[in-house]
Amino acid sequence: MPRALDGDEWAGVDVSCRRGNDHDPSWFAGLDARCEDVDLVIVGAGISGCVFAERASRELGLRSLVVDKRDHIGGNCYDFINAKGFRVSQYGVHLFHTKHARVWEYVNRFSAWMAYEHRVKAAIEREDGEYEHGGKRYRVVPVPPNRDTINALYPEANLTSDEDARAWLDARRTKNDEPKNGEESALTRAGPELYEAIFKYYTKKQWDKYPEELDASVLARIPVRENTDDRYFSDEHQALPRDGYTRIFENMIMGDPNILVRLNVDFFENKDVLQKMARKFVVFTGPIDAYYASQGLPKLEYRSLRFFEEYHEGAGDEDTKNDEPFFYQPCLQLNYPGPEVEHTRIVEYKHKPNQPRAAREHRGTVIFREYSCDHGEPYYPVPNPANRELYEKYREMASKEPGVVFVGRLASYKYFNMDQAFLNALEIFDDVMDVPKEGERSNSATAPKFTDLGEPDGPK
Ligand SMILES: O=c1ccn([C@@H]2O[C@H](COP(=O)(O)OP(=O)(O)O[C@H]3O[C@@H]([C@H](O)CO)[C@H](O)[C@H]3O)[C@@H](O)[C@H]2O)c(=O)[nH]1
Repeated sequence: MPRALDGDEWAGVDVSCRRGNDHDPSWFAGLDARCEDVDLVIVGAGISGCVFAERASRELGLRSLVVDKRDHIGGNCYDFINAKGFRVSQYGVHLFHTKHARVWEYVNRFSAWMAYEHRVKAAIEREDGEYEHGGKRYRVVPVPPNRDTINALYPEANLTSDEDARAWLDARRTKNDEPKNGEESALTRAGPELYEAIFKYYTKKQWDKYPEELDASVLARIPVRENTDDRYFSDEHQALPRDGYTRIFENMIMGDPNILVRLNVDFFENKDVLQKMARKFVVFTGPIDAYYASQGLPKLEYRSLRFFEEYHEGAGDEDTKNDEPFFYQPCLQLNYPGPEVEHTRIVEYKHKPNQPRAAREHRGTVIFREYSCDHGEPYYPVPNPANRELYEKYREMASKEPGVVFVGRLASYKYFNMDQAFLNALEIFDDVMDVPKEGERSNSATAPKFTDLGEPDGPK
């Protein structure tokens, strides 16, 4: 079975030098006297922290101090233009999608957006596969699995209609109205062949757990389709921010006299002073178990990610037929669900249309192999009964914590997508600040159309 890389195997991989943004110099000034006159102290400059700061200022005229231990804003959505001119994400690929009109309207205040539907493929090892990678041959198929996936992997199925696909799947699916775990969730929708080919080992690589050790909701993120829809998401709004994700956060909190930002500030090293600075309360968006580290409870489980970056250039005319730009792989995100390699996926950002023109026309390309591990920055809560039970103990303490509001993926220990993180922060803000609820607001009918776009550029 593949194992997560650790220790010296990561030596030489330096992601810290891959920064590209020039932030306001005052953001690095430390906790000076200007930080004392604030209503909210917000810990974390990601989605939840920036929503709170932005709303507190523009809705209520309140002053916030936003601190982050990292040297940039945007949390795990942070992206930047790298030394070769490609817009890349420091913490892995992010794709915005939402069915929530409120979220769509909100994010459109801070960015122009380009319509973009994410299409993921999976490389499944097959001796007669058409795609060669790392000395192995693969068949490249759509994920989520659909009718085309079944036909490509099992040509004898020869499915020509949605009804054919339904019959093929029905003959294999386990009947189960209430799947109790990820394995049951996948088997009841996909049957054993697709489960083995697409879900079982990818899940083991990503979580270091087999699907049966995870909540059904984890595998239920990926639908199984009888038609040939090959979009990863089916939400109404699917788009890329024209100038990258970091620009959204800059537009939310930069240049607002009510919002002070201080980077390279560790909350826990300055906890007493920061808690005293907040006239109203602290908004904590970090891991909830880190906040209560001294309480003697076991730590919650998280998964982190590691990225191996490679730059590739085409060999010449053979690889760049008709002057077409050179790509390493056929799509932005190519999953490797099998046990034959340790990485879960390879991401090639050049496929994203919000690349600056020079990147789109570049003769080279940059790819990131993604590996999951249990140490490093926490990215994913691990949804299963044991962690849920432990989280409840933390939540109980948090509900009684005076002067602190816990918000976001890590503080709520929830596997939120980006839009869910926005919505959750907006709703908690309304709740704690007693702002009128959605429905009493006037914005839900005004979801904007895509903006008329110029050329994408890099973060300011
Ligand atoms: O080929 C696959 C794919 C997935 N699984 C299993 O499903 C779990 C959830 O997958 P996914 O939702 O793709 O996981 P993740 O959150 O890492 O990535 C998605 O989110 C976007 C983006 O980050 C959102 O903004 C990204 O592009 C998406 O891929 C997975 O953990 C597996 O257990 C599988 O088995 N096989």
